[in-house]
Amino acid sequence: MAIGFIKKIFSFGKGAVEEKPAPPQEAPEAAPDATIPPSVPSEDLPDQAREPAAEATAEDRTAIEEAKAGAAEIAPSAERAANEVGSGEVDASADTAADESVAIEDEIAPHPISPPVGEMPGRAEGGEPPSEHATLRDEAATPPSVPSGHLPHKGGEQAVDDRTAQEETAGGNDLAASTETETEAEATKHREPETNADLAADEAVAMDDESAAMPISPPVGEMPGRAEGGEASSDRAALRDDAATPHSIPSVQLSPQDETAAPSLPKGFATSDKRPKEQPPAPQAKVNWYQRLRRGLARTSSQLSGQIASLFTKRKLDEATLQDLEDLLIQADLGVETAMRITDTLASERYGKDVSGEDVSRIMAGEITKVLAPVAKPLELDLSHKPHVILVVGVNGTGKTTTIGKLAAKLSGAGLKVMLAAGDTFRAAAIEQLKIWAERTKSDIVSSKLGADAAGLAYEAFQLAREKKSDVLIIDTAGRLQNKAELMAELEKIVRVLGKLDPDAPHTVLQTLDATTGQNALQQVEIFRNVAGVSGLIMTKLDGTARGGILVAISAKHKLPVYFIGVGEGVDDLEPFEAKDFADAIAGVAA
Ligand SMILES: Nc1nc2c(ncn2[C@@H]2O[C@H](COP(=O)(O)OP(=O)(O)OP(=O)(O)O)[C@@H](O)[C@H]2O)c(=O)[nH]1
Repeated sequence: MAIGFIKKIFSFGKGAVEEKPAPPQEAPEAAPDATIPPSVPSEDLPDQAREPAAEATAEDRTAIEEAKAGAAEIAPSAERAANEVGSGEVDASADTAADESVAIEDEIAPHPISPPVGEMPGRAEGGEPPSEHATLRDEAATPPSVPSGHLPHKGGEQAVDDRTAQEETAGGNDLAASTETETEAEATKHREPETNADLAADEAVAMDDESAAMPISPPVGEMPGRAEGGEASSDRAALRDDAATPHSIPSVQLSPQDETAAPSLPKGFATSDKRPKEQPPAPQAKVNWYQRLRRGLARTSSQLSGQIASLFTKRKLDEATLQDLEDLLIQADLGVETAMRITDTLASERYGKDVSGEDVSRIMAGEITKVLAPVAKPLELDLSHKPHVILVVGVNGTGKTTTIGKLAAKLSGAGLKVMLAAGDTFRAAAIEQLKIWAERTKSDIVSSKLGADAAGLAYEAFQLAREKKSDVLIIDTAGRLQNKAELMAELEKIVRVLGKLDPDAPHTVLQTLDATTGQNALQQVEIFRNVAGVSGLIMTKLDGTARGGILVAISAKHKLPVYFIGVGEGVDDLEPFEAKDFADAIAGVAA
């Protein structure tokens, strides 16, 4: 349980981490792929140029994801530490976790500004002329644009020249005549044939010249290989540089090929878009407690309904059929008494007549409701006691601690002052578990160390709750098998000690029953009732593969109130017990 609860708590940290906006530098990396000036023969440029860039981008993204995942894990452990050592330490570790996470992101985020001279291969003055790959990668990693007047001549310019030479060799005459003095119109004349991408790039240049503000323009001299002589840069270089800059991306998206822009067609034309539309995510159907109850009891009900249906196929109701039905009902844990009630009612209504499986289910639901209705009672709190003491008992793992948490949430949510006592001194995890519930439900908590005397702790908690004027004190106890005499004697002692402070205490003794248990639950109630004076029941895990029939048998035999049912591990998964809902679910009758 503790694990399940802890998971729930830390999803916030994770969510919070997950919600961190993606580093804005990712977009500029992708841009060059889309905007590399295309006049280089297509078989040369894209395969060589894009692949390394794409790899780098994918690696970066992976690194970012990993860093985020790491950060998400750090935060929960910090919070978990909070539960153990107090808030001061938590804050510190949480801060550390946050710092680490920031640090990780800083490391992996692409740097928005060009690295200093010397750190950028092939761009330092006098550096080795880079390969074409390296050149393209460099450009992709250089987010800021530089006005065309500041474009390079040295170092990095070498790369441009290299590529220009290659392009010319490949038969492209497009850039041969591009010089700083050539106008855009003149350049256009030389471009034959001209590609769409050229045009798009030209548009980008034109738009950028007119309106786009340069995000970052490093001063001359800070751009390796671009310092002096920038005036003499070629149009080609200007084009490519613009294309590689973030601000040129919108231009590309606004191109005629942009599928998202709605074209206005002449009269007589219509557009159609056969691409599958993105469907909005279907709303997550929330399974309510009743559906979970039905699901949990489905095994019992479908088994029963199936057997009943086959029993009553083309058969008039006679003595033998009634006997077979009674056996079926007893096997379903409903108990002899309830089984006989059902067969008697059926016989009185339908003896000698045709009977369908639905008839039997309906009568069964009615009779089970009659058995359960008297025990489906609210848990009464006598708030004249300050506190009203609730002792929670039961066999190991039946859900005591979880149920205490759920009860505390309901009570403190209603404005009552609640104190919890960690009387399960056998299990360290149980103490921690209750502390977490106390924190979560804003309840006070009294606990002692592992192995401490549970009765002594209960006594002290009662005194403390009185001093603090708590409305309700809920005492957890260690789980114990009903046949362990020594442990049952300890439980008896707890009750006795509490009675010393108030003869009526404990005012309520709640026993939790695991709905998956079956017949053994009957005996559990029998013994705990005798030893600890159980005054009411809570059946847990009715959302699992429950054998809910046993609750009917217990109710018929012990007539103890059933206050709540547990339908899950969450804080809200405790519902008041409703006889008809439960009976319908077992009989498989629609509500
Ligand atoms: N599905 C489901 N699980 C439950 C429910 N109530 C409790 N549990 C789970 O049952 C397990 C045992 O619950 P605990 O509250 O630790 O039981 P306990 O009786 O205090 O256990 P001990 O201290 O060992 O006796 C945990 O994993 C709980 O999350 C319920 O209504 N539905």
